[in-house]
Amino acid sequence: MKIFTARQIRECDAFTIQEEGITSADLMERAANACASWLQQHYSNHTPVLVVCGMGNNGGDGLALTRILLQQGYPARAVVLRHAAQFSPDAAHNLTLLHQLMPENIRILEPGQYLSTLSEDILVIDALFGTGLNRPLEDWPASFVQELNALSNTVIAIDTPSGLPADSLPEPEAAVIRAQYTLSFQFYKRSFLHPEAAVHTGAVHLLDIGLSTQYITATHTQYYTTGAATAAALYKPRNPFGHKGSFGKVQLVGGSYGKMGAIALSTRAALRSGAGLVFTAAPETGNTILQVLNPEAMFIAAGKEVVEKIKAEDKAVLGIGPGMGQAPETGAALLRYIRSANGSLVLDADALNLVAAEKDMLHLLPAHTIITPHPREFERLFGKAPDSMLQVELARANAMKYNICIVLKGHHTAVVLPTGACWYNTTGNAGMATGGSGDVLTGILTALLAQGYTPADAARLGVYLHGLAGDLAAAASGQEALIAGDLPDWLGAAFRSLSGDL
Ligand SMILES: NC(=O)C1=CN([C@@H]2O[C@H](COP(=O)(O)OP(=O)(O)OC[C@H]3O[C@@H](n4cnc5c(N)ncnc54)[C@H](O)[C@@H]3O)[C@@H](O)[C@H]2O)[C@@H](O)CC1
Ligand SMILES: Nc1ncnc2c1ncn2[C@@H]1O[C@H](COP(=O)(O)OP(=O)(O)O)[C@@H](O)[C@H]1O
Ligand SMILES: [K+]
Repeated sequence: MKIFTARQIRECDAFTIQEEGITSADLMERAANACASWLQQHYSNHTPVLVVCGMGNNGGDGLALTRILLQQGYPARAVVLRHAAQFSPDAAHNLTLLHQLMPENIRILEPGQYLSTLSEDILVIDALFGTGLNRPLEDWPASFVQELNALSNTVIAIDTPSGLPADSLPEPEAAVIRAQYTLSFQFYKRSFLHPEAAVHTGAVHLLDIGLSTQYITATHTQYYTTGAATAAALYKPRNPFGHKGSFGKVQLVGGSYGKMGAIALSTRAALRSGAGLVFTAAPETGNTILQVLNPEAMFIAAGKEVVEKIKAEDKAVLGIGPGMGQAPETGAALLRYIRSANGSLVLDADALNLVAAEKDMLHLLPAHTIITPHPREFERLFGKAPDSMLQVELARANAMKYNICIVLKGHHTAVVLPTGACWYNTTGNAGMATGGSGDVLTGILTALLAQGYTPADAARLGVYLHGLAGDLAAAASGQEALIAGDLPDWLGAAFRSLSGDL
């Protein structure tokens, strides 16, 4: 799904209005109805609701919502902050409609006025500012937001938490509503996908308001989310006549004293991701444990106690790094391999730390190599960024510069392609914040490459499946009890969901 900027969302609204021959007030009514339906599904009409409105169109949504909720029997009230000289035309229209219905349920606050104490059972709807915000909040609106944040009431933000920019991240001290839920119209705003904003959005729900598919299809963006539909479109069902030679050869390289488990996890994940043949290349000391853990995989001695040589089996796709350690012999072997490599490749963990120590290696990476750094590994490779969105921008610049795919891991892992396109993943949960989860991802990605997926497709699909396996595992065992070894066991169900078979 495409992610649009605030400006593009405004254009999309305007385009839809023109295309359908409706008024902007009609679209606002649709938006308010979508919010009302969501509320109806989650809160009974005995719930007292206070809708806090601004004077722009976000406030207009709030005023229309108050009217619709009143008509549905909710005890709903609106307060309006007089923060500007005049209302937007649609907000003014909706103020009039609400006034005609229930004038006593509207209160206008003048600058410097605040809400008096609020009973805790009141549901607060934040309709102060939406995507029209053009600078950080200051003065009265800012302190009003801080005051709302100090209350313990549940807050639901309409379209965006007031004060949160759509296309950048707020300063840490900025006045931004902290909501438990955000009902965003049709699209994610890019900021929602970053941890700095998540404390403000709470859980994000996208509400379809029927915006123009023609505009959406025709409008260019470099930012996307990978959800179920994207993943299903990327998935290539297995050829019924295929044999083990048709599904590719995977060779996972890594392991060292005390860290054989990492490469064993990658191996297991590759086996569970459809690879025809899987080899584990590890130090000899790992032979027994690796063979016992994954009897389906073949063992290759890559050195005595550490990885000393990296040599690809015929036509194998390599995934290098999990548990590999950073011994000088290992670094030298990696450099030799990268100099000679020309096919698809995945680099993770210690392979990335070795590259970070010898940055010239970046220039040698074969085109479209997939690297899978977590934010600290990323920093070692490419330097620090002031916030997580600018870190993604740094990833885009480097993916284009080195012609590689960067999988920047996190809650919404960003898959950054050599074109500069960035795909935020939408599966996965905090139960996966446990040692070894990344090693599993390396195995999945390498197996997909070996089966003929392009690096861009393997990265997006693999990250999605990895997160989905995590979500299924967490649904079964809870996030706390989830361990990385559970993830390969849920890959089967994750794959089945791609063909609607779950
Ligand atoms: N355009 C449309 O047709 C639709 C718009 N919708 C709603 O409209 C919203 C956008 O509305 P607007 O563009 O009117 O903008 P907003 O309602 O987000 O905010 C604009 C108002 O805030 C003021 N303002 C902006 N930055 C400020 C700041 N830092 N401090 C104080 N005041 C500030 C502006 O002067 C203006 O009065 C969306 O978020 C969405 O909720 C929806 O109704 C769907 C349809
Ligand atoms: N809070 C979270 N939400 C979603 N995914 C997560 C979360 N925490 C970790 N993950 C995922 O788990 C994996 C962790 O990888 P990594 O940091 O390399 O761990 P390790 O080196 O222990 O394997 C990544 O794919 C990451 O996206
Ligand atoms: K809002």
